[in-house]
Amino acid sequence: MPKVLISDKMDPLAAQIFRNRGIEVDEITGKTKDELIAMIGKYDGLAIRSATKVTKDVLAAATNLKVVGRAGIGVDNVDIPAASAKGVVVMNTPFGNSITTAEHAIALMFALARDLPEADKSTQAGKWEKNRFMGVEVTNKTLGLIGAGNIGSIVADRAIGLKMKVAAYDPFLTPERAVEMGVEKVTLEELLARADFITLHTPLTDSTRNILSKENLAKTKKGVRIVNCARGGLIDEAALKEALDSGHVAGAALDVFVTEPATESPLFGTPGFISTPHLGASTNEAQVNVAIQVAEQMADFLLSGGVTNALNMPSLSADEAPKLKPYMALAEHLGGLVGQLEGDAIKGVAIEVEGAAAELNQKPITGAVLAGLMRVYSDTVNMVNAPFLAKERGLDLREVRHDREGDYSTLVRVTVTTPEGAKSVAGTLFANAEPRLVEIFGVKVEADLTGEMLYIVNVDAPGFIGRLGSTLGEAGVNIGTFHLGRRSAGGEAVLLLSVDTPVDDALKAKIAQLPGVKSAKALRF
Ligand SMILES: NC(=O)c1ccc[n+]([C@@H]2O[C@H](COP(=O)([O-])OP(=O)(O)OC[C@H]3O[C@@H](n4cnc5c(N)ncnc54)[C@H](O)[C@@H]3O)[C@@H](O)[C@H]2O)c1
Ligand SMILES: O=C(O)[C@H](O)COP(=O)(O)O
Repeated sequence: MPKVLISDKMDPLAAQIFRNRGIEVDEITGKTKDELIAMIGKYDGLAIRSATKVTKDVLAAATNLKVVGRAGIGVDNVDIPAASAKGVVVMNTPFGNSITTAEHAIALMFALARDLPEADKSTQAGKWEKNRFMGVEVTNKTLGLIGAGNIGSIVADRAIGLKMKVAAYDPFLTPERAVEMGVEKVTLEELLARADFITLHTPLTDSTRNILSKENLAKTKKGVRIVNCARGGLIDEAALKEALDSGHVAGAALDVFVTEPATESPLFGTPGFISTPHLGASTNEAQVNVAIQVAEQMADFLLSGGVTNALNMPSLSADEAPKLKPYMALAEHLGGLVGQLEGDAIKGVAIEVEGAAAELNQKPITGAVLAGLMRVYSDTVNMVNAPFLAKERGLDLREVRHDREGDYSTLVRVTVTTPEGAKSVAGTLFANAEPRLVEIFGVKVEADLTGEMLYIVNVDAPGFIGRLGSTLGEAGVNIGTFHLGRRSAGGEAVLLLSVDTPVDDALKAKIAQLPGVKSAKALRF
């Protein structure tokens, strides 16, 4: 039974879903990095929000971990390259808290427009300072939207409902989408110059870090009010403090900070400054949404291999997963076969599908071929890290889908490019379930690829099989299955044997010396 750790505060529905689906779950929150490292080894899944930092060290200690599920959007607390290298799937719930976060941005915009926190404080202190608080309307004002993705577009929709004009800067926003959203697509310079309010909705990347830098803050309209419900680091906090102090920026509301938890900041106490402790996603509705989604997604993956919303692997629906499972076994075997036979000589891989296989999602088949192929180099290779490792090795990858139907109703072919030329193996499924090798380097065979095997290339001649059988028998190696193929009578033949015990180097050398043997290689599947 798979085991999941929920390491951040999450709606109880997440644990309930795991249990209902037969997954053991521990809810242990607030642990230090070292405590997490000490306990992570026994879990197959880790469900988190933004507090748990899934660092390289945590991943190194996570010997059983298969999936990290983020109940939320931002995954900057997960070292995704390290997770990918280790073969751990990282998934998030990209829409579950979008409305809630957009509403928080709008709430903060209103809080800034009317100085609500200060007015509340003063009133509750018994001061009744009616003349101190003079706000601004949002109607007819320009909202500068930096980032027009899921949350940004909801903010735009709400702002338009409030009769604001929305000017959006997002290099990936198409003119058609801008029209659909009812926003004006502008450059960052235009936005800075024109916006009465600015709201940020981008991830933190190299291109967005300090997008509101000292220089860009200076380009904003005097009296601008700024909201950040996206990520700390989008605004230069020291420059913001200066701009608030000088009065150039009339107000700023931050839900997110460069360092979190933000228990101290030069911004605290600055007039016009409002803060919330990363509450963007904190509503009952959003937390129920993300808890249900993350638990269902992780359970699908752990129980059936379905992949939804993964950041380091192609999607594979829970419906597709059972159909693809035998193909992935076939693909992994074909990859394993060429990997073991050609190893370092492989410079490129082409994966072709035809017949029934061509109607399926090809990405998981490709991932499985690469996993089989790269396993020659490490036992820890899987579908997540194989494409990454293949890229690192500079393998040239090609995927081809054929409409034609050949000799088999379904076929997967793997062709590797080597200095000796292209070499190809192909396999099919019997009864839609049983992987079978049907061609190896141009020779037709029909073989299972399973357990310990021996691959022999020899000259087709009478008496060879008897001599081989005797050699194996004398060494106490029992033959399980025996598959033979040849290019022509008396020409080159290939033999694939499954054996009950591994063939050691000494026995392999003995076989290689039998008359007519061109090569002998032990394989393992
Ligand atoms: N405060 C919170 O609690 C909270 C809650 C949810 C999400 N978030 C954060 O909000 C942010 C936005 O989330 P989303 O779901 O809308 O993401 P999204 O991926 O749907 O949208 C991000 C948008 O940013 C745009 N973008 C990327 N680089 C840009 C650049 N250099 N300049 C301008 N735009 C750029 C992208 O094109 C995209 O449209 C994320 O960082 C997420 O982590 C915060
Ligand atoms: O990216 C997100 O989803 C938000 O930052 C929410 O973070 P939280 O789950 O820690 O509230």
